[in-house]
Amino acid sequence: MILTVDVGNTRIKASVFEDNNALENFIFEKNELEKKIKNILEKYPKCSDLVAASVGKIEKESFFLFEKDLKIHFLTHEDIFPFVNKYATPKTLGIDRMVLAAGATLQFPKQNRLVIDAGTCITYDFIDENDNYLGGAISPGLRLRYESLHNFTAKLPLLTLEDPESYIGNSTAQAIHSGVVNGFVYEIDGFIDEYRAQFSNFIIILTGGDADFLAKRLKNTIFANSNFLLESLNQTYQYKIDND
Ligand SMILES: Nc1ncnc2c1ncn2[C@@H]1O[C@H](COP(=O)(O)OP(=O)(O)OP(=O)(O)O)[C@@H](O)[C@H]1O
Ligand SMILES: CC(C)(CO)[C@@H](O)C(=O)NCCC(=O)O
Ligand SMILES: [K+]
Repeated sequence: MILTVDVGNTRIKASVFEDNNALENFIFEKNELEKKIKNILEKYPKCSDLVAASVGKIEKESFFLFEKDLKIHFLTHEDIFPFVNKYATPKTLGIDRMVLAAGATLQFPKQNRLVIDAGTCITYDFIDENDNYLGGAISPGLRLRYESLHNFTAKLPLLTLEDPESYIGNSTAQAIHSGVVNGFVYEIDGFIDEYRAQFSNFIIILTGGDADFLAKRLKNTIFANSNFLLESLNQTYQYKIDND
């Protein structure tokens, strides 16, 4: 069994895999890390490896406390990935984006793939049918948009996610919900249309904390897989073991 851990910008997500099946998923805060990992390992003592990818601020030492129980591996840019990285600054490409691109490459061979991760940030990653990672985009995620409007103005309240009544918001609250939610949806539909204009065929993988919310509201029909990053982490690790 393999314990995969995704340290995001906001939260931590983990999943226990037996072969390619996720047995159980966990979401927790950064300050709960040690306690939660301990609980998971008590529940699944057959975990032989822990593989982690982190874009967040985290003490790696917290993981190495468990070194006596299982093998710990932190993915880095030095690991082996199944695509050719064409990013002009490959060393600064987020490790989460590298893992998503690896998962897309391994799960959907020989086709163009667009991965959209709607988390703290929205990231877009495109890997072509020849397994070249081309790049994509980074923009603020849903919650970040609500928070930024409040944090960087004097008058705008901090609202929680709500479906706008119309694109013509007729109050401060409705104007914010329209700007944030419609802006988010229009952005993603717009990007997908742009990729369609250039690439006749590609599959779209939608993941991240807002994936389910988003999938229902897009003009383009896409199925969400909120576990895609953890699945990809498991596959990237298998790939590393097979090819090292
Ligand atoms: N309890 C929660 N805390 C934070 N975000 C939440 C929560 N529940 C739902 N969300 C939604 O999930 C989004 C954040 O996604 P996610 O949880 O994937 O981010 P993350 O843990 O920071 O990971 P990453 O850095 O990989 O994006 C927010 O925009 C928010 O709308
Ligand atoms: C964009 C985020 C914050 C998304 O989690 C992460 O992938 C990251 O820190 N990336 C580094 C910059 C880049 O990917 O080019
Ligand atoms: K993200």
